[in-house]
Amino acid sequence: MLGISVPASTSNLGCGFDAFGLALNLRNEFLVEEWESFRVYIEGEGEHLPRDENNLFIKAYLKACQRLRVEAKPLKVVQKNRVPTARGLGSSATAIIGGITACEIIHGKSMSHQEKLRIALSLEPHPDNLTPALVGGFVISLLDEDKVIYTKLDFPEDIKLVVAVPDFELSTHEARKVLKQMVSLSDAVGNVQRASLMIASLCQKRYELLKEAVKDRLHQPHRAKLIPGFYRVLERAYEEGALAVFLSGAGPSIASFSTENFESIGKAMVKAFEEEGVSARYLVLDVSNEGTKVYQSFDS
Ligand SMILES: Nc1ncnc2c1ncn2[C@@H]1O[C@H](COP(=O)(O)OP(=O)(O)OP(=O)(O)O)[C@@H](O)[C@H]1O
Ligand SMILES: N[C@@H](CCO)C(=O)O
Repeated sequence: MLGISVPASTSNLGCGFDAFGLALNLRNEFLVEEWESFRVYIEGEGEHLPRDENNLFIKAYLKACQRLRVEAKPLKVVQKNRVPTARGLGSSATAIIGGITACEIIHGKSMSHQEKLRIALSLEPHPDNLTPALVGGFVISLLDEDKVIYTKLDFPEDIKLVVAVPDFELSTHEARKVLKQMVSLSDAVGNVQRASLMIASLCQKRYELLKEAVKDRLHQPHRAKLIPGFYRVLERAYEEGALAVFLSGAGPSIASFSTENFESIGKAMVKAFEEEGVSARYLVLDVSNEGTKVYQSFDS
């Protein structure tokens, strides 16, 4: 079978709303072969996901076939899902980029990153998880009409991400509904200043600046009310030595940057969630510099 491996991602990083994204070394694998009809088998995360053409991987595959003007060949897809769904870790981006890549390989049509992103954006209208899922690493993306302008920066190798994943789903759609369409000049300026500071602190390894840089006024204050214990989790992670703590994507997971104390930070974040009556687990992850990979799989 054809194997497609796509990384999870965390986006926003607090101050970089809809712009910053980091690919992580946690991957969904999609094993694909031509079949008589569309069939999806799911292992691991996302037991509830659709097993037919309504599965997002198949929707992305069909959308790409339509754009390429090729007749879609039905597929059997085995999803080996390691990325928790609807937790702000870019699971939907893995399915979208995976499905588009399947179309490219199955039909022998090569597409540029830009073409793939354009198709992907028709299914998820913000590029900050899609771009790192495709190209890997620390990516800054913006949308200019339907074109994604992006660049990849080196991310410090000594920083790991400790991510607390609560046991409830929050769809990006719901988490965007609580945002304000109009923001004050001082809030907008505050985020521009801090996003710039975050890039500088990461590039210059001025980690003592990250705690200030990560603060955000555009989305986290509104989303905090959807996440029991949000501020308590932040506080506990800082007490254990985290450098910066922020909502992962649209949430509900909360991620932190740190260079040490990974296990104690993770345990403290989980305990803080539990004190609010929410069970949770934590993951210690590195940034993955590799984006989507295609390989020959002998599994099924
Ligand atoms: N691995 C997957 N395979 C197929 N469909 C998926 C997968 N993961 C998510 N989806 C679909 O994407 C929809 C939207 O997911 P959503 O964007 O809310 O969450 P997410 O991608 O897990 O996290 P986020 O985008 O917040 O980082 C889900 O309802 C689900 O149908
Ligand atoms: N930037 C997006 C990430 C979710 O895909 C948001 O915060 O809504």
